[in-house]
Amino acid sequence: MQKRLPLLITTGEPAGIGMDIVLLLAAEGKLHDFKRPIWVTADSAAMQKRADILVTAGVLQNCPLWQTVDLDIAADDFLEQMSQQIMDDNDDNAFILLNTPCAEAVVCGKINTRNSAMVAKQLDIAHQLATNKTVAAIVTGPLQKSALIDADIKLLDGTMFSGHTEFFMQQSGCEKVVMMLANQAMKVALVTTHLALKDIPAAITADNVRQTVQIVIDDMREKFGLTQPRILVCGLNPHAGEGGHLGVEEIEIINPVLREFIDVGVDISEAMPADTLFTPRHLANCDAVIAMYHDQGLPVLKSHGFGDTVNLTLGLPYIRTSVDHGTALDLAGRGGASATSLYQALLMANEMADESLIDRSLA
Ligand SMILES: NC(=O)C1=CN([C@@H]2O[C@H](COP(=O)(O)OP(=O)(O)OC[C@H]3O[C@@H](n4cnc5c(N)ncnc54)[C@H](O)[C@@H]3O)[C@@H](O)[C@H]2O)C=CC1
Ligand SMILES: NCC(=O)COP(=O)(O)O
Repeated sequence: MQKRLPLLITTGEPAGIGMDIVLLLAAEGKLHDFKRPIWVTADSAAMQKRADILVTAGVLQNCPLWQTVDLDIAADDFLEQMSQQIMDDNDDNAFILLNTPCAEAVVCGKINTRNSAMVAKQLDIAHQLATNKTVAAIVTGPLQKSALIDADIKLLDGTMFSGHTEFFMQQSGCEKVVMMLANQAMKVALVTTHLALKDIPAAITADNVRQTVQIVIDDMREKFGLTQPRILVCGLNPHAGEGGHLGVEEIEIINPVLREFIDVGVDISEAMPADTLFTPRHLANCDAVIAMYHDQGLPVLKSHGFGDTVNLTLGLPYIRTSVDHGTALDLAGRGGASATSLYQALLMANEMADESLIDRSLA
């Protein structure tokens, strides 16, 4: 029987709950649900310590088992060594841990920027393994953006580190990708991602809006099987500009681009007032909403299912899903962290990988 490619989880910020939520799913046996190997990047000593803390605290009834592999991803024979080291069909192990060592010992809830290079290293590994199709998909745990910025870790183009979305976009050589968050209630895609509010109007260009809409249409077809997705688009300004009295971006930039799509038969609205777009009447007839910026769309979506939402990146050459929450430093090693978003992110990545052509034999 052919083996299915692994799903790779990056645990992200080691002081946060990334390792906790992996351990929670592992202890409940839920990492076996996907019928694929689960690979996890983390510092092996920190993972063992976190498991011990959670067992002692009674959060985990027993410590799950995993296999640690300590290899240099950059080595020419990395894949060969991996296949030699991984114990075949060993269901006792919940996951394979790819050791990504921290510079210093991890303290739950305490950011240490000397460990931020290890967080970036996890993303590098994930990008490489997804690009060469060693893994079927990347599922990212949360990282603390400010820690990477404080550690002076930059994106490929030399600008400030701002998130996984921008990191994978640049590493993949994509000009544009789209952040989408999805739950049972709605799917929301964003024209802009991690920008200060004052910088948003300048980023609402015709090209940016056009590329966003096109990527959403393409990926709704490819990743969600919707041949004619119904899309509603938020304006930038209150009341979608109130006929130009409260801003002109809708008239000058957004609507002309949307009309290009409407004219060729795409089921998409012109710019709508965001305050009434997210009402049941509109959402009932819509497959995806496009919002102009992060805090226009995401608070509405998260109020309908924080913890059950998946963040995914559209337009990448590989599958990347993520949890909807951050590092929750207050919960690391203490219990109280929910692993449902990680589970949903794994489910979505797994379904997308099942639908795609990238699966191939490991053997
Ligand atoms: N995918 C990612 O890498 C993301 C990273 N972040 C980063 O996380 C850091 C902290 O951000 P915050 O705004 O404080 O958001 P946060 O999501 O870490 O925390 C907000 C609140 O939700 C709670 N919470 C978060 N995840 C939870 C879970 N799984 N179960 C139960 N409760 C949970 C926290 O305890 C806190 O009270 C920031 O640096 C931010 O950039 C934020 C969102 C996504
Ligand atoms: N609100 C989503 C978020 O901040 C996560 O962004 P990214 O790290 O997935 O780009």
